[in-house]
Amino acid sequence: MAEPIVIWGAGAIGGTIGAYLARAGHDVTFVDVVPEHVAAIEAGKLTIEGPIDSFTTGGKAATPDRVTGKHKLIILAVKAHHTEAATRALAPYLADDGAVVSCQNGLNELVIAEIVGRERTIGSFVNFGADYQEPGRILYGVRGAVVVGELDGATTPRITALHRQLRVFEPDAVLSDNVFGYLWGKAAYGAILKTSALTNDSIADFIADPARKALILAFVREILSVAAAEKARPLGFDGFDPLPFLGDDMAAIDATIARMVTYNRGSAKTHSGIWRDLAVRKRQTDVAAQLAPVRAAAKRHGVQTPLADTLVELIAGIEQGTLPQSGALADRLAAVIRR
Ligand SMILES: NC(=O)C1=CN([C@@H]2O[C@H](COP(=O)(O)OP(=O)(O)OC[C@H]3O[C@@H](n4cnc5c(N)ncnc54)[C@H](OP(=O)(O)O)[C@@H]3O)[C@@H](O)[C@H]2O)C=CC1
Ligand SMILES: CC(C)(CO)C(=O)C(=O)O
Repeated sequence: MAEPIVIWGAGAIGGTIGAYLARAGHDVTFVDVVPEHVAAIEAGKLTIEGPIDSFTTGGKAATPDRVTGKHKLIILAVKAHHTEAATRALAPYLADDGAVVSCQNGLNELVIAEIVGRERTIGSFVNFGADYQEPGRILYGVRGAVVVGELDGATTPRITALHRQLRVFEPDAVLSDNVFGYLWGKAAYGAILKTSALTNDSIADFIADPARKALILAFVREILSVAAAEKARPLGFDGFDPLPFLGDDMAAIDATIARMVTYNRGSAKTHSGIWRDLAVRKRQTDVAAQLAPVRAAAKRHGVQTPLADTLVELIAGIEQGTLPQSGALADRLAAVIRR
């Protein structure tokens, strides 16, 4: 019998994974701070829509103040700037032999492990695309990589069981002994996604624009230089391959760029979650929080991150309403390369 699962943060990512598990009859409890969304799930009105699937399900759901009991498996799917608060809130409900699984962007596992302990933290990497539309409605825009792994790469009974369970959602889910490799890979690819959010271009259009190539190259390389200093082994997924960016083979770089464009053109989620927070939801993004552990690692190793540093400033300007999202902001970021 599969382990009961708590989904903490039941938006685009948590809501989609949880909906598949609930539909398959797994014991799922959805926890979210949005009361209307929680009410919709409890009422059996959680709808997944879009090109991949279309169904409505529901299940047990609660706001964090209504959670009870001790739980062995909690999937955390909040944005990175909410990781610390959410982990502190869930900690009293995590069983002594339980674990938190971070289905997030960023190196959130490091923050979670600080709070609940490394042995109660499981690594995960997700790259499928989804958008929370309104309470009870989630767009599942594109299938993408789903990976789980113990932080030390071990093959344990709990990770094998979790992998089996996640394949209910994504049949191609991977069990990896290098989950941090995927997370560093996503940090490098994520630099492109974050930069695209300075503009109003779709992800695919941004990556395909020859005028953006130098910036993409420099930013991916900047993140990979921090990964190298950390002795991480970044991995690729969904068209993105970090390896060519480490060399000068332009044909190989162009080939991975072309594959990224093709992958993103096939997505009904045309823009990044960060773009959506800025342009649609008009709220703070998790750009600074996602880049915080990367910049901290860089500092420890004496590696310069001028692009990450400037990107954080530019995104803060958009958040505060002092800078408009525009191609000119990406040009401003690119000017850093020439300094
Ligand atoms: N969406 C996507 O396609 C992808 C997202 N990711 C990553 O997945 C993670 C989740 O993103 P996503 O699902 O898009 O985000 P969403 O905003 O759609 O969902 C997160 C949900 O968690 C809620 N929440 C915030 N704080 C808490 C808390 N303390 N306790 C419980 N719930 C809380 C949010 O409420 P509120 O909105 O009020 O803050 C929201 O409903 C992020 O790290 C993101 O970068 C990774 C790959 C793809
Ligand atoms: C674009 C996507 C879905 C990755 O493909 C993403 O990670 C995001 O929106 O933050």
